[in-house]
Amino acid sequence: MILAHLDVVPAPPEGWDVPPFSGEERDGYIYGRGTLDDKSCVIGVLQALELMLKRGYKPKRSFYIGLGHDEEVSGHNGAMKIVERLQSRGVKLLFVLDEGLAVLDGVIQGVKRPVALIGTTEKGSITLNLTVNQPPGHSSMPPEETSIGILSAAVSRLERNPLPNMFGVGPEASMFEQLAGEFAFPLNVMMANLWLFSPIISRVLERTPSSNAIVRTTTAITIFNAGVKSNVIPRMARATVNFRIHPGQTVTEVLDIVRNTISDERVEISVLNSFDPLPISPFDESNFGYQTLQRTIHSVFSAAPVAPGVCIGNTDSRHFVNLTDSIYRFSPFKMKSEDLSR
Ligand SMILES: CCCCCCCC/C=C\CCCCCCCC(=O)N[C@@H](CCC(N)=O)C(=O)O
Repeated sequence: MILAHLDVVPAPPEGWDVPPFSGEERDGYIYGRGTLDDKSCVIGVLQALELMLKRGYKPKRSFYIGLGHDEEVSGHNGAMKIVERLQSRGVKLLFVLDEGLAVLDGVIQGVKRPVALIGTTEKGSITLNLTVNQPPGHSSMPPEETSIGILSAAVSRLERNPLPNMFGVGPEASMFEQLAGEFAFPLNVMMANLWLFSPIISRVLERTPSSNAIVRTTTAITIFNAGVKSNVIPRMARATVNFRIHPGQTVTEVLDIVRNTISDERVEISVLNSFDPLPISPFDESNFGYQTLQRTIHSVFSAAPVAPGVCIGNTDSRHFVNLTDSIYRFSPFKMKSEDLSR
């Protein structure tokens, strides 16, 4: 089954190099809301299908194409309904291919050639609301601590105390082992001997946001709300924090660590949504899905070595775990490090 999604995230007018609805082509890139996530995959799948139909292609087996319309808000009415329908028909899938990792060009420090990473697992996620309620008042006679001050301190503690570096505990180590030959000396020796060098490598990886995201559960403060007027001390302050959970940890473990880090009973913690990291899909030589994908990548991106990786973002494919044990996340385009923020 091949998945992609039609919905996009909001496009506020500021922060764009070109208007978000222009679809303008500039310097080899098409600019527009959702071009990367995930219209390119939708169009790629539909164009391939059209071409194959025109050429009279007869597939050897049945396959499904699933285009969700609400991936960015968890896929409840898109991907989950598709899964329900397939389950009601008793369908089991050989493998699922969804958006995810890509051909990374210069993104992994020390690797010169572009490498194709197939996401064989996906990080978990937990989103929390942190709320502080304190007596409101007039700014002319402030108390020692306010709801905003207490909440800011809690949020700052979370940022200053990241969750532990888990490198070596999770599947990201397989990625570096498989890519060892792509690094120059002495990194190639270090990557091939992680049992000895993982303490050093893990420290290097945590220095950059994209590689830090694969070695630990990350903490991102995404929404902060309090106050309506400059001379009124508000009763309530609220922040939303999103953690992406490393495959070596669970929702429960992360929640325990967060409670200990905040360690202030005035900060009420409520869970908005959560799920554990996804199971690791097989990537051995006998796995049909992984090998098919690897062959196809080789045929399109000639020399790119292929390795399994951890998808740091979440995808609709996570809803398919009861239909197959083989879920792969790969978007067929090249990404350079400057593209990661696009
Ligand atoms: C050693 C360095 C390795 C660095 C690897 C970084 C490579 C980054 C390449 C691609 C990024 C992955 C993006 C995956 C697709 C994410 C789609 C998405 O945004 N999904 C939403 C879903 C939200 C939801 N409610 O389910 C999300 O994750 O927020």
